[in-house]
Amino acid sequence: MPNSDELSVVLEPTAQAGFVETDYVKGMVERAHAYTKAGFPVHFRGPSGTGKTTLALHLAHKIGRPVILIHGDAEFTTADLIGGEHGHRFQKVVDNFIHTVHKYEENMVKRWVDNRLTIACKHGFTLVYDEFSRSRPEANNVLLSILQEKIMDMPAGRGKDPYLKVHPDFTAIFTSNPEEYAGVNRTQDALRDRMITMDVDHFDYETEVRIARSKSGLSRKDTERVVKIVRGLRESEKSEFEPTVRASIMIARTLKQLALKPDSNKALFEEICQDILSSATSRVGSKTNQKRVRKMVADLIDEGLASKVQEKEEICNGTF
Ligand SMILES: Nc1ncnc2c1ncn2[C@@H]1O[C@H](COP(=O)(O)OP(=O)(O)OP(=O)(O)O)[C@@H](O)[C@H]1O
Repeated sequence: MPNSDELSVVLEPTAQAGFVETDYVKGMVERAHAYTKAGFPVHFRGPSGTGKTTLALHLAHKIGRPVILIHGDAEFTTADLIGGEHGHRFQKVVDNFIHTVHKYEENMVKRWVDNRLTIACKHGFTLVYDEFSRSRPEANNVLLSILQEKIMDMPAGRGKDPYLKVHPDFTAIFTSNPEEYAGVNRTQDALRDRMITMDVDHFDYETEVRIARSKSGLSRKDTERVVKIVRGLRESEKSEFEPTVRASIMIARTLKQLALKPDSNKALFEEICQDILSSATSRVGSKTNQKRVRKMVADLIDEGLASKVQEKEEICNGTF
């Protein structure tokens, strides 16, 4: 049984509110679940905003064991993952005879404290190691024997046993973004060879619409208008950074918040789209590119409105 310190870092494998499960998402989750049942760690790899973390947490929920979450960090050492010796203690001593005497006693008894990876291995929890490639390969080396031999090498300070046998229910789920260069380390080949990597890309149209709707509460029709603009910009390859589903969610939620219909106030709708899309998809100071993106967004909005007018005319003429 985990102690109270350990329990403080454990998450319940609960379902995520508003999780959207289209055929695409279902297919990914079912395959990933089969890999974990067969005893393999799963790695979701893909650009920002493609739903890797959400998928990882959903898979952890399907597995049903308590969850330990770690976010990769360039500053991590192995000790941050497995644990270390702590326990520098100060004690105030008041002299009963000479009341002005206050003395601090320092107690140097050190106590080993397990960190998240050790807790997951010991109790057979599901480890979700988000953006694991942000941590340095040396820090992650400890994972090699955990994933292969199911044994964890423990430093001397932890006690008599230099090895910890990994609990049979331990499962590991990793995520990484290969496009993120700053602060990312090339995954060690040996580590990558021990996991099943599933490449994740931007969502298909239906999944993106359903996610934006689920996160905003906007009508299907208006959400589609928004998603078409975001996808149009993404597919145009005019932006330096592709807008993600997060942009669709941001615009849809803002419209819902303002109770704004895209065609009832086109000027405001366009300002919102430009705020959310043009700066986030261009490098700072890249004025030429921002201009190109702004023009693209304006054209996509006009196209959407034009198709709406045409749709109305066709309905009136009975040709739709
Ligand atoms: N299946 C889904 N159902 C509902 N919402 C989803 C789903 N997948 C992703 N989302 C939403 O899409 C957004 C991006 O997802 P997520 O954070 O998982 O992406 P990511 O690939 O981990 O991004 P990053 O690499 O930037 O951390 C989030 O707002 C998330 O809630």
